[in-house]
Amino acid sequence: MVGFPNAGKSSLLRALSNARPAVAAYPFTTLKPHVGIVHYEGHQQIAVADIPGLIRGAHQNRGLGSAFLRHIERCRFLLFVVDLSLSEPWTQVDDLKYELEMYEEGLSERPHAIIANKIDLPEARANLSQLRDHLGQEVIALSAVTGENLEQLLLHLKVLYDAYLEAERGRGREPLKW
Ligand SMILES: Nc1nc2c(ncn2[C@@H]2O[C@H](COP(=O)(O)OP(=O)(O)OP(=O)(O)O)[C@@H](O)[C@H]2O)c(=O)[nH]1
Ligand SMILES: [Mg+2]
Repeated sequence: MVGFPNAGKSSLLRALSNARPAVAAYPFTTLKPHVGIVHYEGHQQIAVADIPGLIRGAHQNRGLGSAFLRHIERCRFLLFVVDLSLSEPWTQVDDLKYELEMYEEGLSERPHAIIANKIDLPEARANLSQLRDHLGQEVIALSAVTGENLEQLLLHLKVLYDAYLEAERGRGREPLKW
């Protein structure tokens, strides 16, 4: 999960898994990556990493710096977590992709999903339609706090994971495991 500070990444990890990263209403609550395991039927498991918040200039070591960007390199797919309570939320996606791309060419092109968090807040609905218009791609809108629409993310995670397995097997490789 990649997002600006306060977007709700740790709240989302808590909602999806048994991991218990700290959550607070100030930026940079998370100082190191946390991994949670999402369980599916048939004993399948997907590891989800909550990465500390990125800011503009992270690739130049601003904010918490670029040290943890290397954890993103290890992820097979990315969840861009956007705070829908902020206006012009598509700028978050653009800025996050820019930071990843500046850090490592091609990183922003990894298979990914756009997660629009905080849909429970009143201003979020209007921002969601703007976000969808600007991005022109699927956006999963949910609330890490109320659990609204979490199911859609769980299903989509599995779709991303299955696509990854398929692609690896197609190349004659064994999938990477944590
Ligand atoms: N209303 C609402 N608040 C949320 C939601 N998700 C997170 N929050 C709040 O947003 C604040 C930040 O949440 P965190 O989960 O700590 O955010 P984070 O992205 O992990 O932040 P950093 O660790 O600083 O990068 C907290 O006050 C949360 O309670 C949501 O879906 N709805
Ligand atoms: Mg956090």
